[in-house]
Amino acid sequence: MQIDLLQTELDKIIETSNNNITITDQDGIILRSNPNHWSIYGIEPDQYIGKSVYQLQEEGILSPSIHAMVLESKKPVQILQKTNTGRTVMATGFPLFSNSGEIIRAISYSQDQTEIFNLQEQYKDLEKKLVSYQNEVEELRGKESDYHGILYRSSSIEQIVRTIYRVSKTDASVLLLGPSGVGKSTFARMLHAQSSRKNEPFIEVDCSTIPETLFESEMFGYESGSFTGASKQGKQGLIEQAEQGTLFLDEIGELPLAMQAKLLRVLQEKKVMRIGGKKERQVDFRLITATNKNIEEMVEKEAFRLDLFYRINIIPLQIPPLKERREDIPILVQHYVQTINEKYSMSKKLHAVTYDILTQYNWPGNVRELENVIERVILTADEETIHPEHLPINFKNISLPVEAHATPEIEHGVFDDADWKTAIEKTEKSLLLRALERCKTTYEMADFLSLSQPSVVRKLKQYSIVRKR
Ligand SMILES: Nc1ncnc2c1ncn2[C@@H]1O[C@H](COP(=O)(O)OP(=O)(O)OP(=O)(O)O)[C@@H](O)[C@H]1O
Repeated sequence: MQIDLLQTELDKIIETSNNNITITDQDGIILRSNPNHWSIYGIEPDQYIGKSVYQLQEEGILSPSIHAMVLESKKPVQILQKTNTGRTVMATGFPLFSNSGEIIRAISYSQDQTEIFNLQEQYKDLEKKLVSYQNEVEELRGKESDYHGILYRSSSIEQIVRTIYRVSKTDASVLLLGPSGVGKSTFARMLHAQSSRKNEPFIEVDCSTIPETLFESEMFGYESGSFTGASKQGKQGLIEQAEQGTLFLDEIGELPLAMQAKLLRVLQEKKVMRIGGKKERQVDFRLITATNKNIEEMVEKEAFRLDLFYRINIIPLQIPPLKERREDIPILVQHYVQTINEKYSMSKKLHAVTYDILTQYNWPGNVRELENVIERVILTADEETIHPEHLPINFKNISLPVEAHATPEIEHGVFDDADWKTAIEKTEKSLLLRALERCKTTYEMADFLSLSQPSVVRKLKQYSIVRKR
C-alpha cells in the first residue's frame, strides 16, 4: 500500500513537472519519463519507454544523451542539447548508486531553453546595435553644435543631423524641404561630406537660374559643333561632372514640366546623351534635391510630376524655420558676431539689450537673414558696442521678456532705490539668466560665469530659475 502510494506520487511528480524528468537503468534503458516533453525531441510519447538511450543517441534523437554521459562518468553532468526539432535543451543528469556503490539509475532533468536562448541572441544583437548607436551618438556629440559648419542646440536639428548621418552611408535620394535660408544647401553639403562620395565632386545646380533653352546643354552637355555658338571641343554637362559624386539640385520646384520629364529619364536610366551625341553615357551620382515650395501641393496641381516626386522623395527632411527652434538663435548670433569680427579684423560687441532683441526676433529670413543683419550692424555701427538703435528698422518693436530688461542695469550699474543686497541679487540673477541663454549645461554656465558648477546649481535654485530642456 505504502509502495503503491509512493509510486503514484512519483508518477504524478514526473507527469506534472515543468522539467522533463527521465530515469534510466544502469544499461541506459528508459524506465520512466514525462510524456509531455518528448515532442521537443521529435518523438512520440509512447515510443521511448523501454528504449535504450544509446540507440536514441545513434538515431540522432538525443545528441548527446545525458544518461549515457552520466552512466559512463558516474558523475553529475550538465549539457546543452540541440534537438533535431531545432530546440535548445538544458539537461542535468545524476547517477544513483546502490548501497554497494554500483550505479543503478541515471536521472535527468531537462528544460527547453529555446526561448531564453533566442532572447539571449536578440539581446546580443541589440547590444551590438546599442554599441554602434552609442558610437554614432558619441561621434555626433563630439561635433555637436558645430557639425560640418552646422550650429545647433535644438533637438529638431539634432534629429536631422542624425538622420543625415545615417542616410549618408547609403545612396538614397534626399529631398530637403523648408523655407528660404534655413540651411538646406548647408545640409546638402554636409551630407556629401559625410558620404563615401566625399572625395568626388559635389555639383550644385540652382534650377531656378538655368533658362529653359539652356537646360539640356547645361545639364547634359553637348558634342562639338552640335549647335551654333557651341564650343569646338564640346562640353561636359553638369550631370556628367557629378560622376561618382553628388548632384544637388536646389530649387527643384522651379523646374518647368518639360525639363522635369528630361530629368526623370536620366534618373530612371542613369544615362545621359549629350546634345548632338550618338551614344548614351552611363552616369553614377547621388541625388540631393531641395525646395522651399510645397511640392506635394504642386503635385496635386499637376505643376510637378508625381513620378519625379517619387524618385526624389525617398528621404524627405523638413528643416524647421528658426522661429520654431529658438534655442538655436543665441549660438548662431554669437557665432556670426565672432566670425564677422574676425573677417573684418574688428572687435565689436553686442550691447545686452541688442543681444536680447536679436534672440527674441522671429527671423523670417532664417539663418541667412541673421547672418546678414549681424554683418550689416557690425560694419555700420559707429561704436564698439552695438546698441539697439544700430539695428534695422524692423527690430524696433520687439518686446522683451521681463527678465531681459534687467540686463542693462549690469551694463550701466544703475539700480533705482536699491540697497546693496537687492542690487547684488539683481545682478546675480541677470548674469545667471544671460548665462542660461548662452549655455547648454550647468558646467558650461560655470565656465561662462567663472564659478564652480555646484555654485551655479545652488544659485539657480536660490533664484528659482529653472533650466529648459
Ligand atoms: N545651422 C546652421 N549653422 C550655421 N550656419 C547656418 C546654419 N544653417 C544655415 N546656415 C547659414 O545660413 C546661410 C543660408 O543657408 P543655406 O543657403 O544653406 O539655406 P537654404 O535653405 O539652402 O536657402 P535657400 O532656400 O534660399 O537656398 C548660409 O550662409 C549657411 O551657412
